[in-house]
Amino acid sequence: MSFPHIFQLADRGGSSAFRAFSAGPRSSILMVTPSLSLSKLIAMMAPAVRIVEVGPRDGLQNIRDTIPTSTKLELIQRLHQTGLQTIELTSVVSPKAIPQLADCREVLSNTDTKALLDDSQLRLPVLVPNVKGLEIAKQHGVREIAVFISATEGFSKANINCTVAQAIERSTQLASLAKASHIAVRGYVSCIFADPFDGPTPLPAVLRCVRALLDAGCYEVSLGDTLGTGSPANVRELISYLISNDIPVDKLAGHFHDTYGQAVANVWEAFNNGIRVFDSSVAGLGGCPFAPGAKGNVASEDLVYMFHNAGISTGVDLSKLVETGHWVCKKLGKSNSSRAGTALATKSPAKPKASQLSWSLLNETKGLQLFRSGVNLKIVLNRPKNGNTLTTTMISDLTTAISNASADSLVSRIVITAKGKFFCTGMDLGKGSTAVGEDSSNAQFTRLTNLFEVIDQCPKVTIAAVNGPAFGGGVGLALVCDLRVFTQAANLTLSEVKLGLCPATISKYVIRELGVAFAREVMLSARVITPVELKRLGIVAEITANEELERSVDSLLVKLKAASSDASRMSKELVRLAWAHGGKEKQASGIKALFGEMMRPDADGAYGVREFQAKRKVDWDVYVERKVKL
Ligand SMILES: CC(C)(COP(=O)([O-])OP(=O)([O-])OC[C@H]1O[C@@H](n2cnc3c(N)ncnc32)[C@H](O)[C@@H]1OP(=O)([O-])[O-])[C@@H](O)C(=O)NCCC(=O)NCCSC(=O)C[C@@](C)(O)CC(=O)[O-]
Repeated sequence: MSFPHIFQLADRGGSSAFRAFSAGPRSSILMVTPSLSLSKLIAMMAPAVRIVEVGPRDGLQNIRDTIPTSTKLELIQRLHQTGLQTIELTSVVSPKAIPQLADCREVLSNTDTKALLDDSQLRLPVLVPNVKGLEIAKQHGVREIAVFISATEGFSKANINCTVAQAIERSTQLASLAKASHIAVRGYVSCIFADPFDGPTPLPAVLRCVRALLDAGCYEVSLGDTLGTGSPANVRELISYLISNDIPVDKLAGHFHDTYGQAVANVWEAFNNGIRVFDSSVAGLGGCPFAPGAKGNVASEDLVYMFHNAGISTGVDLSKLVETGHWVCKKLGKSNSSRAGTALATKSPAKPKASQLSWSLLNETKGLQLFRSGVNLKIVLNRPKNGNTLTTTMISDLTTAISNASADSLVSRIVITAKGKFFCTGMDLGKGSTAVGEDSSNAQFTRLTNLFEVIDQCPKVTIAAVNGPAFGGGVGLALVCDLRVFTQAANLTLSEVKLGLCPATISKYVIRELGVAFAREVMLSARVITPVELKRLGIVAEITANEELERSVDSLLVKLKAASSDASRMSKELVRLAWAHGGKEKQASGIKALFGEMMRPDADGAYGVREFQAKRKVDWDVYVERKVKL
């Protein structure tokens, strides 16, 4: 293991200092400046502990009620959004053996799952029991599989109907086939402390399995206390035994169940004995069919809470994880087995929190509402019954609102959002609309071109807060803005070709934002582009829960107070110059002019640099309001 990962408060000559030492067995001690707060330090560090989230597989496989595939897919996405980098997606097993995971192919072929599978930063193992499972995993682009054996004969027979020796042989064959296809292999050894049929597990039985899996090419072996009978003394004894028998501790992971309430203590003990990878499941989902009443896996929330409190980073956002645990329990109709999750959810309920900004209604027209909060303007498309389609009146009102705001020195940012199920379903195609037909073609072209141009040329920061699906011109509206926040329900469809039309006026912005090849693909296929895809491409700044959009946009607006409105305008201009005149004289002269502008003694830069030197933070919203009033 590398480099300083763990921080402890140490008393040094009466003052508090942070002691940092390596996560690995070869500990080294570093002193870290006491002026940094512990939480800042943790946030800055690469995770010291890797959490392998097994909820979507181990957690769900023992639940009797049918779980809709959509719930599993959303669970995976939510877990990913917490920052978890390793998530066991599913298991490619016989539907007869594990009916709950019979939809594994659907899970793996889903577009959003595929987007995750394509991300080389993530580890997304899929459990496979045999060659057929491996083939299916391969067909779906899986880059990592997990193989499993039991340390004990009784459980091996009952679980996979073979002896331990046969299971080792099977796993070795699977690992060799997987590695030949450049697929990574993780190993599980179950029943490390006890077997429901055979009783306590002898230490050499575990050693035999761990060694066999490592010899087979597993990059890591997870030690599974399947029944949850072990306690810290057993953990210490087993790890010491394995290490003394030449098993490298950095090849081991811990997988503890909570039947006897020992799981968190076991993880801590394993950590103190050198293990840095732990399997867990959100809300403590899971169980063991051979241990009636057995609790599930140790809850991910409990681990993250424990590690973060000890100053050990996991890379996971605890509050998002707690929300996910709360959400999945509600979906499954189960109580939450995470103690930290339950406590934290009670402290800050998952219900939408109040917006941080207070907005007052400025104006209302037939299809638009205008709100204001300080230097922020919010434009709400308000024809939800018609999918917020762009009628002639709406286009005209929207163009006017943006033009006015562009000229208003008291406006720094403009949010465009909508009411109802859809963000905007594009050009008005309704009966009696003037959209299609030769006579109106020129007028409609001019209207649409003006609208998008006015937004694109707007000197203020524009933010699309996309509340739901957008089609055609609605996609243009989202993509012409500077920044985008999407709900999980939002998506984009360039549906024009289905109607015999093409995304003409919006193409300028669609292609600029999406890139040529991707834009072509989505224009020609008219398929739904999911928020996860857009986030991965850097097109969406944030994806929020559906009910959290307003709050997230408010938070973003508050964060943007740290950016000068004038400097933002100049930055937008730099991007525009690069896009329109990259490498040409116009770009070079534009950059020169902007440089001169930012260095003027009356420019925001002069004030910002002075405040920086005085070690004061600037609230640029206050600055704008003060400057305009002067
Ligand atoms: C959105 C779904 C999937 C909802 O499908 P749904 O959930 O089944 O609901 P719905 O179809 O009942 O829609 C709800 C209401 O919204 C209306 N509606 C919805 N969209 C429009 C529209 N564009 N124009 C006029 N009305 C629209 C729709 O007619 C209906 O009104 P109701 O019948 O209840 O009175 C479906 O209605 C649909 O497929 N709509 C068409 C979406 C579309 O393809 N938009 C692209 C328009 S072309 C365009 O924008 C061209 C442009 C601007 O890109 C050209 C350029 O760039 O230059």
